[in-house]
Amino acid sequence: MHWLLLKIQSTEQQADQLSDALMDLGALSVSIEDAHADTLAEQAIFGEPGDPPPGIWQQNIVTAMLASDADVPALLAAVQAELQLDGLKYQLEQIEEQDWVRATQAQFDPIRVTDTLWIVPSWHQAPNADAINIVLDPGLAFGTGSHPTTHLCLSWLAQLPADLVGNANVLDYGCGSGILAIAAKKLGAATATGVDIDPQAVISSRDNATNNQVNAVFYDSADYLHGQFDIVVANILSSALMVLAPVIAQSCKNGGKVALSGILESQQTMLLTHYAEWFEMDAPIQQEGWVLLTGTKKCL
Ligand SMILES: C[S@@+](CC[C@H](N)C(=O)[O-])C[C@H]1O[C@@H](n2cnc3c(N)ncnc32)[C@H](O)[C@@H]1O
Repeated sequence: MHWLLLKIQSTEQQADQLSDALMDLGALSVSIEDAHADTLAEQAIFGEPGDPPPGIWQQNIVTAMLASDADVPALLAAVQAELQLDGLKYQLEQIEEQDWVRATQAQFDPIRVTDTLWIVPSWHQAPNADAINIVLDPGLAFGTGSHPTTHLCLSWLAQLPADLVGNANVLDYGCGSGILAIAAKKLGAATATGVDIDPQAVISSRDNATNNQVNAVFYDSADYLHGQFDIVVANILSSALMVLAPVIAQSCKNGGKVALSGILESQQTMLLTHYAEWFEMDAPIQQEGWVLLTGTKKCL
């Protein structure tokens, strides 16, 4: 029994589309690696004399796990036709059954948020033992730290003044894996609360908090929320952020901070205008086409 591991070189802009196309065409799983994180590994895979240096167009590696009988040439042709790409650079590897765990784990490296905040899969040594290390394995809920929307929230939390996050009551609205609530608590928050409409996310969040020896509470409905919070972080899609704006505003104390993520550049003006009803909004922070909007709750 074996699988095929297909690694395709991609620009950052095309990686998501490529990933979607591979899943549509029957890939068993797909992951996107930010090749900035490990340009040496990338060169080892794709580098050839005369190639442009990494970082110019070799931005991402999209890795797909395929069934052993997958028709790879047909799949590549279909991907190229769908995305109107020419000459994809790829590498194909056969993975034996006993290598499955290793192959999957090899796709997830520690993620540096700041020098002092890292997300570390449980099978890795922490690169900086003195840092705040959140132990998190990819699971059923969104939020490993690799996605720009999560990364933006984590960086923002990590860079808040210590006297602001310290002793704050933090709400993670749309907690997924619980990563933001766990980070907030590890950064010194007095309390961390998460809420998610997906019951599996709540289970994952509780498990992850336990694994990190963090005391945080997670609910599957906002109905359980009482009182107001000093900091509200919500990494949900912009359509949900639009609908939830009054609830998010109501959950935040006057003078409290909000961080909104999951927003594309093209959507930021709509969100900024809407949230300006309740918050003094800051300049947007951008990463890879995604935008983080932050603000301070007005005393209305
Ligand atoms: C993009 S994930 C974010 C997970 C994590 N907070 C992070 O930053 O990586 C969005 C999460 O919001 C949840 N969600 C979507 N709509 C929601 C709603 N109306 N109320 C609460 N949670 C919601 C989803 O189930 C999902 O787990």
